[in-house]
Amino acid sequence: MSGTTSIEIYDTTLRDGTQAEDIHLSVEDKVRIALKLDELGIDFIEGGWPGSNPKDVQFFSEIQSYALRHSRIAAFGSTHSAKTAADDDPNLQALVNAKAPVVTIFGKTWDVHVRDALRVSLEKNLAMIEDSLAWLRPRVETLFYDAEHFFDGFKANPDYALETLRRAAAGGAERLVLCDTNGGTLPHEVTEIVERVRDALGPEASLGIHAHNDADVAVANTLAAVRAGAVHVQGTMNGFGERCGNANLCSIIPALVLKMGLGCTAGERLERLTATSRFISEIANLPHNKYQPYVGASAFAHKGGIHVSAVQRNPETYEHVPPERVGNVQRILISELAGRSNVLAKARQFGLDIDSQDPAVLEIVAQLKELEARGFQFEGAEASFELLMRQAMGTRRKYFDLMGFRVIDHKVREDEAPQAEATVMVRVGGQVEHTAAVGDGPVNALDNAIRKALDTFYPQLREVSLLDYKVRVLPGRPGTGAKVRVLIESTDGRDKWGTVGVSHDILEASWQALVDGIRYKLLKSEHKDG
Ligand SMILES: CC(=O)SCCNC(=O)CCNC(=O)[C@H](O)C(C)(C)COP(=O)(O)OP(=O)(O)OC[C@H]1O[C@@H](n2cnc3c(N)ncnc32)[C@H](O)[C@@H]1OP(=O)(O)O
Ligand SMILES: CC(=O)C(=O)O
Repeated sequence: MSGTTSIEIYDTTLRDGTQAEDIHLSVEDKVRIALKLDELGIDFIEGGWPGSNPKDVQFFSEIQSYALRHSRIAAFGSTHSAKTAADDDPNLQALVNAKAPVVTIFGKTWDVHVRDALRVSLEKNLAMIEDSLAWLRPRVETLFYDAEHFFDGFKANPDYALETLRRAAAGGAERLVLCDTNGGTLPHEVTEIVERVRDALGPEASLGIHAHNDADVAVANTLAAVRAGAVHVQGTMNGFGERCGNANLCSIIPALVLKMGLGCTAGERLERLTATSRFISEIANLPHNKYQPYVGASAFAHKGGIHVSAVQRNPETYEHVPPERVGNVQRILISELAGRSNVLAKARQFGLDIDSQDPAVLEIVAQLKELEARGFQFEGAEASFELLMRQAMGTRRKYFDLMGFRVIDHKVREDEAPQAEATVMVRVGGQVEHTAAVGDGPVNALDNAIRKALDTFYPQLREVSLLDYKVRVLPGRPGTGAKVRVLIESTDGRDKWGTVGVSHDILEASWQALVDGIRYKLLKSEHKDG
């Protein structure tokens, strides 16, 4: 295979991706995703099934008003119904009405499906495939055929499976896309079957692959098919799709380009991959999978001290590709598995000037391990870790001292919500401030009271709001006597930062995390002003 071989990338996030549980996209969502995929350089974007629902019809209508730079939109559907001729089939008519430059239809390969799902004869199915494509051929610019269940069909009856492809080609299909619809085929089987198809159909057959991930090998199957001669790859962003999902284009595209020496337009804009992947999760309203290869937040996150030491000397030691090639970044994590290298890397990230031989480095490592053993966790609480580092280095300001707090949760009737009130006493410089505040629950009351107490001294705290508050019960003592870890995410509208607190008392744990959040903001303001 030459280094310049180009592979067509066909994205079906908007069609097969929406067949995933929990994924629902509005027309506006679909348009926004299509525009992003176009920016990435995806060759074909399958927008939906116009014969299925009005929303998909509307998508095909709306997308016509956008001038896409590179991508071509594909409409998806099936061969005509067994009960109608192609000429009278509303599904085929809807595909033409969609006015998409590309139409892809799927047909049955597996005799089990022909018998039990379609309930027609094998010959009738062949006629449905050829007639549907032949009917569409003069009416659309580009025509592809998805051979549903191709691998299962081939294993059961290779001659019949091959005949379905011949009839699709006779009908005018430009690509014959071999689908592993049930996702149970393994890579060595894909290699063998694609090679046999190529031998049987000859070099003029242009083959594609569409793999599902039920055996967790959809990406491997796709790459195996490409090695065996497929030139067209179907998949979805983030692997979204029916059941366990589709082949993940976020892994396939970099593998083709960075590892197999192949070309594709999206490969020329690979540095957009991570942002596109995260954007699509956001629009789908799903958390982005941090463990996703190439594009996940953890894909280049180093935790073990040995790893961190080595990647700083040479990133290749623990990174299979440079993260920036796919628009991702290297991250160094802080945990009980850290060594001096993690601490020094974090110091650089925080802009702290600390020498590798400074005894404070070892003190920080020791404190980190001790605190993690007590239940603290700093991976999501880097602001607390920066404060800890500054304390060890002797450069931390406290800004205020707590003289005490008291929280009252007052419930007077069984059918009424309790009322929470907190009082806080703090000293700022020589001044003592004593304030009270109510809140929606005791933690909120405490948060309100401390902000109120500090308001005249540090008005910049008005910019701060809490984005997230998480409580995790830690293993150890059972039941309500267990320790809890509170993680708080705060923002001032520009930056976000995480802080942590641990205690047997949920209010004390919350207090620690809240106060770290406040002190971090004050530190940030001081540095900005300074
Ligand atoms: C492998 C894949 O992912 S294919 C894509 C699957 N995606 C979807 O199904 C989502 C969109 N689907 C839909 O909106 C609906 O299923 C529709 C509009 C397509 C069809 O709806 P309905 O007519 O109510 O049928 P239903 O959903 O029960 O599907 C079964 C029908 O499809 C027919 N069918 C299935 N595959 C094919 C095919 N390749 N060619 C022709 N007909 C087919 C079956 O024979 C059956 O028809 P019958 O009841 O007349 O025997
Ligand atoms: C066409 C398709 O989505 C499949 O066979 O899985």
